[in-house]
Amino acid sequence: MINIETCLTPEILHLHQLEGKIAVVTDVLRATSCMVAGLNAGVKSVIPVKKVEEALAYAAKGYVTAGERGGIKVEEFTIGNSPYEHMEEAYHGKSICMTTTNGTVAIDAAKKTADQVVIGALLNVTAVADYIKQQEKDIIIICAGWKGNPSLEDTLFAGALIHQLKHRSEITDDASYMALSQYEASNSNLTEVISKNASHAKRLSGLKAQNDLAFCAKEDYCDILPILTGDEITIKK
Ligand SMILES: O=C(O)[C@H](CS(=O)(=O)O)OP(=O)(O)O
Repeated sequence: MINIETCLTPEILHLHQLEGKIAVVTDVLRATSCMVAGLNAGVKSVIPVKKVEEALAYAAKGYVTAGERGGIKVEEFTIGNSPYEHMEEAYHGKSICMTTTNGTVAIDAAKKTADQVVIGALLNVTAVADYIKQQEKDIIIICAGWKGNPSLEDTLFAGALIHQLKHRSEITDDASYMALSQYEASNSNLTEVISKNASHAKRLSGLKAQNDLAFCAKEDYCDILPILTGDEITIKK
């Protein structure tokens, strides 16, 4: 039996023990969806960093840089935080150094102690579930949330993953049960549920990025498993 727990925001990650576990980090809107979409399209690797200055140091070495602050592309960066940008042909075969408000912060927190860090999004949820089934290791789903708050879309990802694992796992905390209930109540109408209820939908609407939401809410757009090795996220072969 796999033990599953869910951390709804990195702010309370210190309450969880990550040693020996697979951490599945998700930021459906939009960081991990960008990573999954870009890698699936042909990006070679993604290097997540916490600070803009770190990304600029990579830029000075010739790397493509991506990400945002306040939802808007950092001026000096090559691209922002839309999955459509990350899929562009110009970046196929390239490594992208990325920093975002929530997603890359969550990855940074996870990598310090987790056994493995896997990148999850609704876009690749079944690939993540299949990998966890093979590994037979306890998992913690870490939701990036928004500026310390839980977010509906990341909680739905946690629920979607737990839904696929529930017959071979033990749910060990209330957050996992809440995520599963929320997902099962959504009846697979994720685009509608997120668009109507998530605070991030309003923010994306303000940024004229509603297309990003519709894309990121697609379950199983692809079947890749991005995994962090050292400082780099690549597709597990
Ligand atoms: O670009 C996004 O969707 C957000 C930006 S903000 O926190 O809403 O300003 O970043 P992410 O780290 O991908 O959640």
